[in-house]
Order: sequence, then C-alpha cells, then structure tokens
Amino acid sequence: MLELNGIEAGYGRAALVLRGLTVKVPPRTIVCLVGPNGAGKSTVLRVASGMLTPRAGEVLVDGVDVTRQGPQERLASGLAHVLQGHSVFPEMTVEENIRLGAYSVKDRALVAERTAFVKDLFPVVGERWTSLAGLLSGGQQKQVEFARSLMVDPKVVLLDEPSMGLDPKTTAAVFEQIVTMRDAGTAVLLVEQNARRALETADIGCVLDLGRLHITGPAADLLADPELSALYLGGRPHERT
Ligand SMILES: Nc1ncnc2c1ncn2[C@@H]1O[C@H](COP(=O)(O)OP(=O)(O)OP(=O)(O)O)[C@@H](O)[C@H]1O
Repeated sequence: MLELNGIEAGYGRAALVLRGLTVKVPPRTIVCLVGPNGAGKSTVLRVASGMLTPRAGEVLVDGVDVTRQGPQERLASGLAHVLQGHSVFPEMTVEENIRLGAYSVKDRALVAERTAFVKDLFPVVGERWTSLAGLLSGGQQKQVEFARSLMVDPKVVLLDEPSMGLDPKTTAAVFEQIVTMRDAGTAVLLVEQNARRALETADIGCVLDLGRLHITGPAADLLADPELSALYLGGRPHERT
C-alpha cells in the first residue's frame, strides 16, 4: 500500500501546488488521478517517487515512512516511476534497456528470473530483444518502459501519461498492458490526459482540484456521475466517443 498523507508541495518560491493532498493506492489496484490541467497530477507522482520533497505530509510504503528518501532509495522501497513521453534509450538494444532497469539488483539469478517474467508479460520485449529500442514503434517502446520498471519488482508503478503521442489503437493496447501489470501483482498510480479512457481501466479514481483530493471512489462511479463528467471528463457519459 502506498499512502500520501496531507502532502503540501510546490516548486521553489511559487505558491503550493498540492495543499494537503491525501491519496491511497492499495495493492493490486489501479488508481487514476484526474483533474484540470495544472491541478498537480504529475506533481503527485514526483512526490511519490522522491523527485520532489514535500514541505509537509508523509509518504508511506507498507506503513514505512519514505518521505525523506531520494529517488534511488525510493526505487529500492518499491516505487518505480515511468516518466511522461518516451524514456527508452534509442541507441541501446531492448536488452540493454531492460538490463538498465535492474542495475541495482546484484543477484544475477534474480535478474534472470525478472527478465523471464517481463519477457512473458510483454512478448514484444523478447521478440525484439536484440533490436535497437529506437527502431520500435511508440507502443512497443512503452512496453519496454513498463518492462524496465518491473525489473526491480516494484510494489507500485507510477505512470505519467502513458498514452501520450500514441494513436487510439496503440493507446488501447497500452491500457491493456497496464491491466496486465496490475493482474501480475503490481499496484499502479496513473495520470492520464485521456481521463475517461483511464477511468474505464482504473479501479479507483481520484479527482484533484485546488491541490486537494476533491472526490474519490470506484472509477465506474466517477464515470457515471454526470456532474463530474461535465466538469472533468470533457462531456457527459453518453457523449463519449
Ligand atoms: N518543474 C516545475 N517548476 C515550476 N513549476 C512547475 C514545475 N512543474 C510543474 N509546475 C507547476 O505546477 C503546477 C502543477 O503542474 P503539474 O504538471 O503537476 O500538473 P498536471 O495536473 O499534471 O497538469 P497537466 O494535466 O497539464 O499535465 C502547474 O502550475 C505547473 O506550472
């Protein structure tokens, strides 16, 4: 379980972005953050992964306070962050990209075990093992990024806009892969521009507004709420395409 409790965070001297935000991510659950542009969704992921230290509040992983840990320690504590946009190293092979994800794992048998696991979960990883990652399609690169994040056997994967720049068919495949990750035992905290599509995939939705948790509940309930749809999801449920 990942818990962010009463988080206050911002950038430099600028006003706070998060103003007492509390979000919980239970095991084997996809939690989706929804909210207007600039609401602070990506900032929540940065606080969770240790890229940004909160001014107040705490980050707990299975009850252990990791608030003062940096990104490296946070990874060891079970929090893996897949950044916005493409983060594969294009001039390196898929294998090299995947092995980078496990560079902190010293046990070679464990690395071999995790490699077999991610190849099984994301077949394209095995199929394109020796290809340069930059030659893969956008959706295939995303799978390599997901696979790389799973090499440390994280408790929670933090996904920032995984469908960014992808066509609708590839986006659908990426959302299926997110469900695959959840079903394989990893919790997911997801931020998506495509809020409606993300809520259709998620178990729990969290609506952020003015730096706080505005509403949370089963994602299906949020989708069915006409007021929320109009305010945060770009139209009423029946208007969806
Ligand atoms: N590195 C940064 N330095 C200064 N301000 C930042 C930085 N990153 C984000 N901000 C500001 O923090 C606020 C929240 O940004 P954030 O990216 O978390 O929002 P978001 O909800 O993810 O937005 P979007 O949906 O547009 O991606 C915005 O006002 C943004 O301008």
